[in-house]
Amino acid sequence: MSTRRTPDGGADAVLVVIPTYNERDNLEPIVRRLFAAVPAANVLVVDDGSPDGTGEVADRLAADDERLHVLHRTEKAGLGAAYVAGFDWALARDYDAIIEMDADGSHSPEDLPRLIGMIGPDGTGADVVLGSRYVTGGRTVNWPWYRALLSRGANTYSKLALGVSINDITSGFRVYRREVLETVRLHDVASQGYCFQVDLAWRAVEAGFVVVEAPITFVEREIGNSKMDAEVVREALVRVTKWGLRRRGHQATEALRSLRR
Ligand SMILES: Nc1nc2c(ncn2[C@@H]2O[C@H](COP(=O)(O)OP(=O)(O)O[C@H]3O[C@H](CO)[C@@H](O)[C@H](O)[C@@H]3O)[C@@H](O)[C@H]2O)c(=O)[nH]1
Repeated sequence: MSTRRTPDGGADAVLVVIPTYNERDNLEPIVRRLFAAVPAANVLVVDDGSPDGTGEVADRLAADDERLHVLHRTEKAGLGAAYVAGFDWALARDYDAIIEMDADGSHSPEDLPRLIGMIGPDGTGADVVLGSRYVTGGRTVNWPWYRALLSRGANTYSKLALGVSINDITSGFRVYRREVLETVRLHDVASQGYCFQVDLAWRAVEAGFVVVEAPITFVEREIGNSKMDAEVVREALVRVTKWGLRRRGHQATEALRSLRR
């Protein structure tokens, strides 16, 4: 059981889950920045057997800092599966707020005190805080035009299909109150790629949790490569379409029922 600490933000014990696949040169700088920004946080690196030795870098850092933990998985099984494993690890311990953050520097750890503060007792009453590129004050830096287009398209499509008013539902920088992850039936989540982000945010909305967006600046990585590929896009398209059709089916059934009454 980890020690409960009180970070600068609003929630008590905080865990930042960082999934990694081939992030050897990114990991140490991001972990250092993170502990400088939120010294009381714990970090869990979930590495999928990165061939470039990211797991060994994580182990070396963990040996020097008891706030850092490492979960080694044997093979690359997707972002969604890595996060579910990390969340299971967190829920078996005493964390009140659980955070998703990329390893590559796209997300600024310096934003975390503000994001964490929003879910605390003195915060906005949010259950989930999404770091958003698409609200006033949010932006992207150095993102290739085709990634920006894909991201805008994915968000617009998800918004229309799911009927949610979230602008950046694909964001991978977010804070969950523990109760959200305990409620959303993590083990039913089949999404493996980045549509995991849409899946979880939508589950939180459907379960009645308060999901808010806070502006962030998303900075394109300088080292290494994105793991986004055609399969990630295909999976998101298929799943979001299916959820949207199911939602419309439910709406139609409800409308028919109320006509019969
Ligand atoms: N363990 C593990 N980690 C993974 C895997 N795939 C990706 N990661 C890790 O997940 C993080 C995000 O992956 P990137 O490949 O860098 O993502 P991106 O293309 O920059 O996409 C970002 O923006 C998307 C929204 O536009 C987000 O949906 C996504 O989560 C991410 O924040 C990185 O730390 C990366 O190492 C995997 O299969 N396993």
